[in-house]
Amino acid sequence: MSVLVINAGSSSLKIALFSEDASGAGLRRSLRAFVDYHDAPTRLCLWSDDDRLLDEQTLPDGPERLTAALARVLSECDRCLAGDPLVAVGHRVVHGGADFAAPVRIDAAHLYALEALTPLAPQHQPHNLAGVHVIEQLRPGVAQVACFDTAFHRSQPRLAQRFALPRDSFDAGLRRYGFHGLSYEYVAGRLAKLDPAAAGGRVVVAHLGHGASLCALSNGRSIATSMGFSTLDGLMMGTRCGALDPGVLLYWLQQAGRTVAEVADTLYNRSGLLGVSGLSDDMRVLLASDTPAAAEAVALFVYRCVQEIGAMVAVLGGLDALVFTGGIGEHAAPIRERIVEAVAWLGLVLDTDANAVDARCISTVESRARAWVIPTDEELQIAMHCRRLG
Ligand SMILES: Nc1ncnc2c1ncn2[C@@H]1O[C@H](COP(=O)(O)OP(=O)(O)O)[C@@H](O)[C@H]1O
Ligand SMILES: CC(=O)OP(=O)(O)O
Ligand SMILES: [Mg+2]
Repeated sequence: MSVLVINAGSSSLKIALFSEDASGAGLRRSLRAFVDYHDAPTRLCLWSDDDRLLDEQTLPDGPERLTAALARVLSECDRCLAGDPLVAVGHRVVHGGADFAAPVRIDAAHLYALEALTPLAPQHQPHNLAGVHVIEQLRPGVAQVACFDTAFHRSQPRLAQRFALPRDSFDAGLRRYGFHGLSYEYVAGRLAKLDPAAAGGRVVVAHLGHGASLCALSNGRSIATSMGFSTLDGLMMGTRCGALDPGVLLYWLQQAGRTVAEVADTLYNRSGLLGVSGLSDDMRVLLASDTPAAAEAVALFVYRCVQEIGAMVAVLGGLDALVFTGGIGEHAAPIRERIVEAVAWLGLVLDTDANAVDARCISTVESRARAWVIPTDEELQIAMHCRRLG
């Protein structure tokens, strides 16, 4: 069986084609495509299974961009599959609300329900669902599967999902949903192989990408997470503010005369690393910059991670392993170093040489708790879900 997976994140589009390995060894990635929205003009890059660059092409701006990217990817899939059918297209859908606790084969009613969640994930949900519509246009009738970022957290205790708001608000859907669940699910599975003792205990996973959140895993299950009702909560992100006193919103709206649209734009698109640095939402640019504002943005990012790791460890009752993933978590050694050093009191000792080369285990043998770098693979996790759905 072959499955095409589409992961539309807030700063990138990641696409992969998976096929069942003939030897029965599992799913094999036979094609990979990537669009980095930081680039101007925006380019689509396609790689083969052995990481050979197959094609690089400039994409048009505007709504045609996704159609152009997917049309090109589908034609490459056909070439790659050489007559074998594409069984399904799996999509990362960021918000599944209270009702979608597991992957589903998408029908019109699902699409209607998922579109209603757009205000809670405006940087993601429209792009995720646009992918479904474009595929339906290009390959009418192909099975399409939605896999949700929120689903992995539905097993959390009710208390962890509750806001201290009036009682009826929970049933009205005002709850902490949590995100990056496909990434946490994948990382939990990998950790179970790399460090089974820790994976069976108390783990904090830091998914630090353009969007960022933490997850507290107890015996592999999510029991708390830093993101909440929308993709704004918790850690400081590329362009999002993270946790914020709601009094700031009231002040802006009631006293400062800002419109709701202006406030939303500030919170989602003009805050976080970009807002504090005044320079960029990209950690690579900030780490290379010598301006005080860039340094302050990086320091605040680290500070917020450290604060929230403390909160996760508090609900876990201790820590056996800290895992870094996501673009920053996987590649930014200086950020990992600063975080691990600030939480050294949890029994973590960083192996600086291992950290400098993005090794898997970055704690020393004497370290009581372990620190890991586990590259996430949301695409593979989605493909596994599609296979399970049959
Ligand atoms: N070598 C690096 N050093 C520091 N940060 C990096 C590096 N590579 C990638 N990043 C950061 O990772 C982010 C992208 O992370 P990713 O998890 O791929 O994001 P998303 O899935 O949200 O689009 C970039 O915005 C950049 O800040
Ligand atoms: C939920 C979220 O923030 O996702 P991403 O990190 O892909 O933007
Ligand atoms: Mg992502």
